Amino acid sequence: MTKFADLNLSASTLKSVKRMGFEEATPIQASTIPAGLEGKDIIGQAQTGTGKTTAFGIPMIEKIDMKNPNVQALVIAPTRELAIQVSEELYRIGSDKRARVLSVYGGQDIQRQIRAMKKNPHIIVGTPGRLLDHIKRRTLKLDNVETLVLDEADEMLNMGFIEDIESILETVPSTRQTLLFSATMPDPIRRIAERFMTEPEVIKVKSKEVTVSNIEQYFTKVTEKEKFDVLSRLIDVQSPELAIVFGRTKRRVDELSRALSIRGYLAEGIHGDLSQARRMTVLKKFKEGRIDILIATDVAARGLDISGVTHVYNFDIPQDPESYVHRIGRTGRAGKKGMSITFVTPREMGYLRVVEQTTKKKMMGLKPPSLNEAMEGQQRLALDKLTEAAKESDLKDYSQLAEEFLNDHDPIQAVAAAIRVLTKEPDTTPVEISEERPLPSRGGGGNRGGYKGGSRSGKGGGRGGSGGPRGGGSRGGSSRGGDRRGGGKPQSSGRRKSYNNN
Ligand SMILES: Nc1ncnc2c1ncn2[C@@H]1O[C@H](COP(=O)(O)OP(=O)(O)OP(=O)(O)O)[C@@H](O)[C@H]1O
Ligand SMILES: [Mg+2]
Repeated sequence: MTKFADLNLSASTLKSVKRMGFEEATPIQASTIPAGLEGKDIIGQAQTGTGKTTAFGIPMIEKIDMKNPNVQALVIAPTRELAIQVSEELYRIGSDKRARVLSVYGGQDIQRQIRAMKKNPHIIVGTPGRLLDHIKRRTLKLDNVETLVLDEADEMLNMGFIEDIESILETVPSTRQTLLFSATMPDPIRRIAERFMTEPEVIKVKSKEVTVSNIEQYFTKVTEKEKFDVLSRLIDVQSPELAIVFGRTKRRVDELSRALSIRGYLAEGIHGDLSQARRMTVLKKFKEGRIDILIATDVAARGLDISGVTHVYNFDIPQDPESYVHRIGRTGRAGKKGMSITFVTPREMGYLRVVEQTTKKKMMGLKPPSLNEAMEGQQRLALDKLTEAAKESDLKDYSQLAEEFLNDHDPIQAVAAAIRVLTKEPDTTPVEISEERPLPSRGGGGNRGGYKGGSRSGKGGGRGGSGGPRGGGSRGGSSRGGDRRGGGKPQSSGRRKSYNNN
């Protein structure tokens, strides 16, 4: 195990890292930081949630010359949310050094960004479209850039950003150090990376599996029509602390968030057609636990680091295995435990096998819970609430009434009534979910889908950088739901039930 103190870092960086609560470097950090400090170009691949941001962030910040007021480092990220998140992490790493970090992305007032540019940031984190916009307006000069990072490079390729990235790279001195990071590294991106880089060192954290072992991976076989009821029941039984539900299309995300709200869950969705302000609000609510279910398209959730996500539900199995890896990687981060459940329609079983071939890990079968089991899950949740309340010493004001009640009632009857009142019964209000066409059927073997075309139009997310705000961001009744579902959160995973066929 490598400690940050053994990595020859400056006192200011060490201090910041310590304040962030990091002591030991993760494996990708332990190997990337020294190579990065030597100035090497690096292709870094490591599992989701293993600290790649800090792996490139530390050498980048160490290199910043505080006497030089120019932009010295540039990070390109596929989405706005990711640009913000990465800039926040870089800001924390550079806070004792007082390095100035600015994020720029589409959907935010460009004049405001131009004013911020005038304050001489050392590091810019941005989405491709908006970065190009600034370059063309000459509000961003990159001739002093010494470090360039491509985060989630494969996703930028998927989103058709590659030409934008090429144009940006043309304005950055070729003597720069280039670092490229992702959890998955499909061949096309490797080739492109190598074209832009000089003798890159490939740092791949050795592991048999592409996904981290702290995520329990399940699949459940369902028909398209059953999906929504199965999802509700799973949520009732598993009572996730925070959950992300992935849908294949923007329409799917909208319909799911509406339907979950109607059934009383605190759920909202994000995708690329919503305004930037809306996306930020939803994410903030999710991070603060004011909603506990986030419904998202693939792209909208790329790289997102939200602590406390205990469950990922793939309402629709993703077409490409890389997507799967990134989706389930929103849980089980920084060593925490997580669970993923992938819904597969009978026709899509071939895709499941392709995913398993890529991850080199078999998913376990999970029998969809019955209505009774969902009910039982909710009763247990009610009991948890009761147990929690019973621990409080401050129940004096209630004891008089309790005693009177117990004089007239059998104690078991009394407690049963309390549980019943607290139990939120599984809601079966009919909801409307349009049928999504299943993925074209395919055999178990063959090539890995998804990376043949340059762009993936129609998939959620949209281009993060270019242009102004997208869409209106209004969407019918998403947060209509009542109180926080069940209230009390499961205290341990011990009461989590699994329906394992195997
Ligand atoms: N050395 C460390 N010790 C403890 N926690 C860490 C360490 N390094 C990073 N973290 C935390 O781990 C979490 C995941 O880090 P990060 O987002 O950089 O992962 P990632 O590898 O980029 O994942 P993804 O592939 O999903 O983008 C963050 O909350 C980060 O603050
Ligand atoms: Mg990342």
